[in-house]
Amino acid sequence: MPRLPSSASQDDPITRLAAPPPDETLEEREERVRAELEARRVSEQIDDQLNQERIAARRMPKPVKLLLLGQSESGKSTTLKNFQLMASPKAFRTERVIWRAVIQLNVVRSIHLILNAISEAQRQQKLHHSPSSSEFSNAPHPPPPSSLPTVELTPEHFRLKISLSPLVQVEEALVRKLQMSSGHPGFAVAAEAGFAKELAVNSGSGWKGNFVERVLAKRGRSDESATEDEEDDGIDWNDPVVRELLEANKVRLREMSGFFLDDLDRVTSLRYVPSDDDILRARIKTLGVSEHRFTLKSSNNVLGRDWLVYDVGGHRSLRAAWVPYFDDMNAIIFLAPISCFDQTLEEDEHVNRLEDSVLLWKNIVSNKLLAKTNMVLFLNKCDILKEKLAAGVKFSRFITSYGNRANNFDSTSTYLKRKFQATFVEHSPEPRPFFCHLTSVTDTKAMSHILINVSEFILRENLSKSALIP
Ligand SMILES: Nc1nc2c(ncn2[C@@H]2O[C@H](COP(=O)(O)OP(=O)(O)OP(=O)(O)O)[C@@H](O)[C@H]2O)c(=O)[nH]1
Ligand SMILES: [Mg+2]
Repeated sequence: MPRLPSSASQDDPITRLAAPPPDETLEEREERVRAELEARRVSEQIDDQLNQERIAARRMPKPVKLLLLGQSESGKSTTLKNFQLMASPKAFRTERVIWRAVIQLNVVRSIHLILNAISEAQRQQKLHHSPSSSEFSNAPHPPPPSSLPTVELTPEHFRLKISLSPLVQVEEALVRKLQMSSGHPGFAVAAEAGFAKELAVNSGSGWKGNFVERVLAKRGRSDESATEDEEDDGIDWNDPVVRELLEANKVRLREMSGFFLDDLDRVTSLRYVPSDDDILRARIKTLGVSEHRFTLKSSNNVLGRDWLVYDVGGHRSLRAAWVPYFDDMNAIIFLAPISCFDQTLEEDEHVNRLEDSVLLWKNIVSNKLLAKTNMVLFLNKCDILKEKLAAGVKFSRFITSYGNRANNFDSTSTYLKRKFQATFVEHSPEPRPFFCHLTSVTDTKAMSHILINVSEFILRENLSKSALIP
């Protein structure tokens, strides 16, 4: 067999390595060349494929970026839940088990408030009947402080207090486990009003995954060993004395976020599985900024694209963290809870909540970084506003500029819509369309229509802007 001469330069190590063996036969050479050609063909095919993918990625529409803003408890996280329910109902529902514990923690928080009200009344009663004023002094009993009602606690109330107390330990154990599960304080119990506690979550901590794996597994076991007797605590929070005590402590339990005492038997039963509505009503305060990605689809496929929704904490101390997100958003949904015209901020009891919302709206719409961002306004918690007005709470007592207009939903909501619109038109750096919805974001059915409408508005408005053109 003839041997072929090698032409490889023996000086270059790479050429030396790639060079054919010096004693290569003709057949071996043909085989080698064929293998080299095949390898080149495969490599070129891979390059082509990568190029095509790169071009396709460039043609793919960018995700729509949406920022949810508003004061604390305005309904931002609840709006996010509606988006998640719409985009992926199955995934939303697999998280029911987590919300069950959150709802039960919400119940415990309400119970804390009742216990505190009873304890405070007890303390006042003791003071009132203390030996210094009754046994060793001829002076008459001092009148009770004007803020507290002259109610008589019965043995029933003490029984109630004793039966509720163990729940406080349940709360502590659950929260401790939640904090441990995330490795860092993703969950925190925020002090509120000096005595009651609110569950809070640092959104970036991936709390749901950790919680399911490490906490509920254990809790599930302990639940199974519970008896049906333990289920029914027989809590009558509607007891007139308890209600009077709560009022004296300025606690309006029914209006508070995460109120489940009317459904106590159901939400504390062993086999309780939260409904979509329960999940929407569950309350966890947001501490950080979290990003959520999903694809929205609709029958006409107008919405078939990716969305990135950013949920932020609305507490005053957390608002500085919003700014870094301002220059890159396609739209903002701003939530103003209009039912809270008679409430003050948790962070400053001298500031009316509605007034804070109007000022915040003014700051956002006048911000130059957001001059080209589309704004959607949700005048939220309309269901609660309707209830309050129907119960006779006078809007004009708190919003004096309302004058003697009718104290009904149509009139008050129209008044507020005009007020927010006027602020928007006056303070926007550039003309923009005013897009507003009257919402109750806990109403999932109504919200699915509103969110489709809002999403289509955002896409339409942004199509003319290069950011969203494919
Ligand atoms: N009835 C009623 N409850 C609402 C509505 N919107 C929100 N809520 C409830 O109000 C509470 C607060 O809502 P969230 O969505 O947690 O508020 P947030 O704006 O995310 O608050 P932060 O995380 O503190 O900034 C939750 O318990 C909700 O279920 C509404 O329109 N009607
Ligand atoms: Mg939130």
